[in-house]
This record gives sequence, C-alpha cells and structure tokens, in this order.
Amino acid sequence: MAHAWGYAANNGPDKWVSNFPIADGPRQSPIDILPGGASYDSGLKPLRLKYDPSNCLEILNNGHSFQVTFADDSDSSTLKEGPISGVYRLKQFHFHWGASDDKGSEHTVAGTKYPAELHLVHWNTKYPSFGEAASKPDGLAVVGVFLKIGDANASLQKVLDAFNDIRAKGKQTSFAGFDPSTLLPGCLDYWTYDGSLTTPPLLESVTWIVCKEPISVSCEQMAKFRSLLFSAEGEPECCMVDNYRPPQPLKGRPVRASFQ
Ligand SMILES: NS(=O)(=O)c1c(F)c(F)c(S(=O)(=O)CCO)c(N[C@H](c2ccccc2)[C@@H](O)c2ccccc2)c1F
Ligand SMILES: [Zn+2]
Repeated sequence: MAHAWGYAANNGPDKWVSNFPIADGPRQSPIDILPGGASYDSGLKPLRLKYDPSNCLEILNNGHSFQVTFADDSDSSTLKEGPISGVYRLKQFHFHWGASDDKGSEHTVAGTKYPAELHLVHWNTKYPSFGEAASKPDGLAVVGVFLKIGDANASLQKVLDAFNDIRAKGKQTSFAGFDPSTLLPGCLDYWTYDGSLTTPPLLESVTWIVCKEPISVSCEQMAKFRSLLFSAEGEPECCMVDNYRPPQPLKGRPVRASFQ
C-alpha cells in the first residue's frame, strides 16, 4: 500500500520527497512572491476567463482539501490569454487554509501569509485529457486567489453551505449551477511563473497565475472551512486545517507581473 501523504508531522510536506523525489525539483510550488523581484511584462495579456455554471457537477471531500469538479468535455468553461497560449479547460477548484487566520495560503507575498488560497485548476486542450496534460510542462494552468479576513463573501457562502454533506473524507454531493467567476477579485492583475502541483504527485506542469488582489472571507466563514475533516466516517476525527505546502526555493525562476 503506497504511503499515504498528508499534512501531519509523519506524512507532511517535509516527508513527501521520499515517495516523490521531484519535491526537490527545479520548478516546485508554491513560492514566496517578492513584488520587488517580479518584472513587469507589457506583453502579458489580461486573463480571459469564461465559466459556464451548468458545467458545475459536484463537491467532494478528498481527504486533503475539498474540491468542486466541473464537466470538461467541451470548451464552455475555459481560461485563455494571460500568460498562456491556447485554450485551457476548468477541471476543478479547491482551497488551502490554516488552523488560524495568520496562516493558510500556499503562496506568500513578501512573507505575508493569507488565511486561505483558492486554486482553479485548468488543463491544456492541446492534450487529449487532463491526465495526459498533467505530466506536460505546459499542461496545467492554475489561477490562485488569496482570501483576506473582512466582510462575509456571499458567493463563497454557497460553497460553504454544502459542507454539512461532505464533512468526512470520501463524502461527496451534487453541486450544480455554481459560477466560479463570482469568486474572482474585481481586478485581475496577476503574477505568473512556471511551477508545479503543490500536492503529490508534485508534477512540474503548472503555469501559475496568482492574482494580486484578494477576495474577502469572514472569520465565521473561515471557521466553517475548519469544520471539515481529514478523517473518514468511523475514524477518529481530525480537523482539516493547515493543508498547505510552504514556499519552495525559486531556483532562479523569473516571476513576471501583468501590472506596473
Ligand atoms: N495546489 S494544486 O492545484 O497543485 C492541487 C492541490 F493542492 C490539491 F490539494 C488537489 S486535490 O485534488 O484537492 C488533492 C490532491 O490531489 C489538486 N488536485 C489535482 C487534481 C485532481 C483531479 C482533477 C484535477 C486536479 C491533483 O490531485 C492532481 C493533478 C494532476 C494529476 C493528479 C492529481 C491540485 F491540483
Ligand atoms: Zn491547490
């Protein structure tokens, strides 16, 4: 039985390298973004995101995070332009968060941690499937959005309202008609760099697109995130918190900014 990875002391990010040696690779994610170290690139286009709520299928607690999965058999929910070329289809979105409001994001900005981070995972349609794309250097594009404590987020609340059905690992429930563009900030200025998945298999196939502007989340909503469980029904309850990988070495990679 393959060693189950997780976020605990015995199977967390510092241990992943033993089963996934790419953990020490040249383009690992997340990173600490230094705004002063990013170079403005006037050639970067605005993000073109088009999401069809009818593609939204279900919400699932996969034991590491919760994910909302989309039908990706057509080009109706896509990411185009920005730093990428071609058409990338939305496959799922998920979040990372902390046990307290002072940590939880994967990317950091000049050392600043946010309480949570949203990831919208897209795959390059030049490849026949998500699985094929996931192993190619230009196969995936993930849009990251920071969450900052403030007013309650009405759009996020629709996702949190489904949590009672997915509290334990392996639980899933239908989740239809949700438009993920309602989770995006008003300004889509971004940083971009070449990186990887931040969980095993840590594949170095991700063009990261991290929005500069956060969206809001209330303290009560953060508490709702922390009501999910890493554990399955019948197992000792283990709260799903701190499911984030810390920043990894930049190893000389350029970070570009779409804004001045
Ligand atoms: N931060 S990240 O964007 O790197 C990331 C995560 F941090 C993350 F937690 C997940 S997850 O699916 O929630 C649990 C781990 O698989 C995925 N999920 C991936 C995924 C699974 C199914 C469909 C789409 C995306 C990830 O599990 C994956 C990607 C590629 C190949 C195998 C698995 C993910 F992409
Ligand atoms: Zn993620």
